[in-house]
Amino acid sequence: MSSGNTWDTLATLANKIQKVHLKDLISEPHREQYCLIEKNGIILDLSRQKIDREVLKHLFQLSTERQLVERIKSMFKGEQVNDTEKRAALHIALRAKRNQRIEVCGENVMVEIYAVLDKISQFVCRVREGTFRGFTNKPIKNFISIGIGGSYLGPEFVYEALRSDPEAKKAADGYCLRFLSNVDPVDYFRVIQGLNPEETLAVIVSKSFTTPETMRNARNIRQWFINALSEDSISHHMVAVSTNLEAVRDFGIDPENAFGFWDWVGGRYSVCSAVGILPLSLYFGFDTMREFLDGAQDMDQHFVHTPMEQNIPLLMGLVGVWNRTFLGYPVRALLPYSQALLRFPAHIQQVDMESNGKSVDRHGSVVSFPTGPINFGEPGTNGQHSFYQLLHQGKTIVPADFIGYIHSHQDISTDEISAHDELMCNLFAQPDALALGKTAEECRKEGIAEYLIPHRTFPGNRPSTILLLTKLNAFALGQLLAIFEHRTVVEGFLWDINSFDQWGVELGKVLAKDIRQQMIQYRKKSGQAKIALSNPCSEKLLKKYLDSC
Ligand SMILES: O=P(O)(O)OC[C@H]1O[C@](O)(CO)[C@@H](O)[C@@H]1O
Repeated sequence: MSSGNTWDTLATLANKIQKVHLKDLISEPHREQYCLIEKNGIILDLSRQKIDREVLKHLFQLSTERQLVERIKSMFKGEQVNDTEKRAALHIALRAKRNQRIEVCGENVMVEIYAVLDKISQFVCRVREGTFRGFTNKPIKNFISIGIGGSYLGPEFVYEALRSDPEAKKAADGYCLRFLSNVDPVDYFRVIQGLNPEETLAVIVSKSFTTPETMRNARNIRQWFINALSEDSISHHMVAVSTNLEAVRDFGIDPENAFGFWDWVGGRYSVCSAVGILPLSLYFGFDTMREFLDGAQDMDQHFVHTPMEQNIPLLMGLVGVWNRTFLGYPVRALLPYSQALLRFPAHIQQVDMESNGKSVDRHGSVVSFPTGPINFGEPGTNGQHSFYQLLHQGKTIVPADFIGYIHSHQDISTDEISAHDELMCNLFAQPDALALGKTAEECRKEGIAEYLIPHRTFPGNRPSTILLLTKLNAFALGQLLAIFEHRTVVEGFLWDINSFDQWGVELGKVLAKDIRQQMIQYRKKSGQAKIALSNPCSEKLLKKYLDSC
């Protein structure tokens, strides 16, 4: 990639800007002209990032040299952007309009996408109207979504985000949705607690339909139905979402009750496929989920058509690369000031870290600069009473993304300001506290005792972004999801890594499979089989476990 000069210039600018405190950057006249973007009902405030016009100009230059816009367009066109798996990455097609034409290898994928969406909407109607019933003819009221990773985190985050939205809540009245992900039996027992199998439908969600955790949980739930009902009850109580429809059939699921998707949808980018839309529509109704898809599509259109200077996900991606690679910040925090978004950080953690946690570029060469950061987060204000101490005074600078809403799902106005206002005071305070800090001089003016001054000083100079949205409904949630998916993709394209594969999860899976085999032998032979692992400490630990239980 021929961006040596720009890269070097950015490195020089990074050194220069690190000598300027954020409080001085923030007071730059007219900073809002390029740091405050208002588009599609969303305000993006980058004024507390360690950027200036010069930095942005060179980040745009780097994007041009790295053909960022062309690569985004090639992703949207269904070209093979996932080089190692020789696939497209077409999650944007999942939310495109029926009349759009998007091709993979000459086939218009919109036809298949809408065939599945129509099948979901009809099935959801049958379940919710009570024409699809349980084995004992009882209407279905409870749904268990069984899946892990991308087949779980996205749907769960959407469920949590919408279950207090007045409109979505109305549609979900009388239903219950739970998620079974961990192979830990404790998760299974918690999920089935209090559920009547006669009124329960399980959705097995697995792209591969081979993931051991999911298949084990699916077998356990199948047995739960068989024990409570009958061997013949499964077609009334289990459906599946997968790309591996043969394995779904072999499991005993009626092909009529199988909902497909495609290898060009990455697991962590799959919430807009049947992976999310089936279980969430069963719970919220199909119309709510269509609005969610429309919101994601709205942001897709913004992303692909808006110039760089006004493009929300693209700017966030540029700032992400700037913070990680040029300023060297290894971690970033995602801090939604919205309890409904409590599982959003966990979802974005997978989207981002499974996508960009890579050390080689897409051609297989080791990259010489830092790539994907560690992502973590919690809703504010809870985080403030937990890890914000480190954000404000710790040795590691953690750029933070704050998310807030103008209107809340619910509010209480018994005080001078409402409970939502109370929450938002915190959202507006924290970014400034992080950026501006508090000097020893300011502490002294407040009369703080001299021995406490070092403890009560805040260095400030800690960057953050604010995203302010109007309200958290299904449409806006789709927009939010797409912003963060595209941010990750922008960063991956600029680093020239493949954000769509995940080979790094393989090795542990292979070792677990080997240990499983050895465990079976050991148990069968009542502890007389040999345990052979790669090293004596691992062998000893496993033997200790096996001999103690
Ligand atoms: O949907 P599947 O095939 O069960 O996979 C679940 C998850 O496992 C992973 O492959 C990682 O282990 C994820 O990428 C994926 O979302």
